[in-house]
Amino acid sequence: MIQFKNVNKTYNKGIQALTNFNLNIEKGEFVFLVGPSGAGKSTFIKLLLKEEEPTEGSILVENQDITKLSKRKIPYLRRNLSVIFQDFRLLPNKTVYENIAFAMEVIEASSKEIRRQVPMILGMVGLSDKAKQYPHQLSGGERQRVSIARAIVNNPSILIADEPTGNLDPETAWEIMKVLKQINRRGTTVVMVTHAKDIVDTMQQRVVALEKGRIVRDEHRGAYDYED
Ligand SMILES: Nc1ncnc2c1ncn2[C@@H]1O[C@H](COP(=O)(O)OP(=O)(O)OP(=O)(O)O)[C@@H](O)[C@H]1O
Repeated sequence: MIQFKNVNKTYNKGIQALTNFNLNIEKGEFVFLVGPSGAGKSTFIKLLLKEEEPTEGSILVENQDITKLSKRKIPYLRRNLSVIFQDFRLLPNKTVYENIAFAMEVIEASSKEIRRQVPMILGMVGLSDKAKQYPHQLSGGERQRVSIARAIVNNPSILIADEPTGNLDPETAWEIMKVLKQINRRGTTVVMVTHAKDIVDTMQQRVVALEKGRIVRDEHRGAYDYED
């Protein structure tokens, strides 16, 4: 599903962000990516999203080498590989419904499909009664659920979550984790970058730990094991 093969990433100033990086993530896995600040986690995500290119090596998403993908084809990659962020990134002038519908309009879904799919996804993330609200009228947890709904509305095979609970209190963070686990159970591969020790330790999923651009630990049912 996701394969990094001998990837090296050196930024302009000679900073080596990833070194001999090899990682395989199978379809349907739930993987935590952990490590101290500067370890290379964001670089990993940027390479996957093709926001950065590796200096060496290949990156396969569903058996396709994305380093060889032309700029024109990036929108197709993004359909398969969706991302949510710590700061939600919702469109402030659109309602909850419109924020999600917009993600479908971008890929030219029919209005019939949109009318069917958006309420279904809103139900799934528990926000059916908030469809007409604007982002500023929602709590942090609700905003993150909207961003999850938007990310999965086009049925991506992979969901990347970049510190999705970073702005949330512990209780709300757990609600978000339940939603992510539910999405994973439906077959979506989830890769989550996090500094949330409690969550990693409790969830008992695969943990890939990075330090200075290298994988130092890769455990099934792993723990966080860092003092932040
Ligand atoms: N655009 C860039 N230009 C130069 N160096 C960069 C750039 N982006 C990241 N780096 C460097 O690459 C290394 C890895 O950074 P990266 O952002 O991937 O770490 P991270 O694990 O995501 O950290 P954090 O947990 O703080 O987000 C760091 O030394 C960082 O300073």
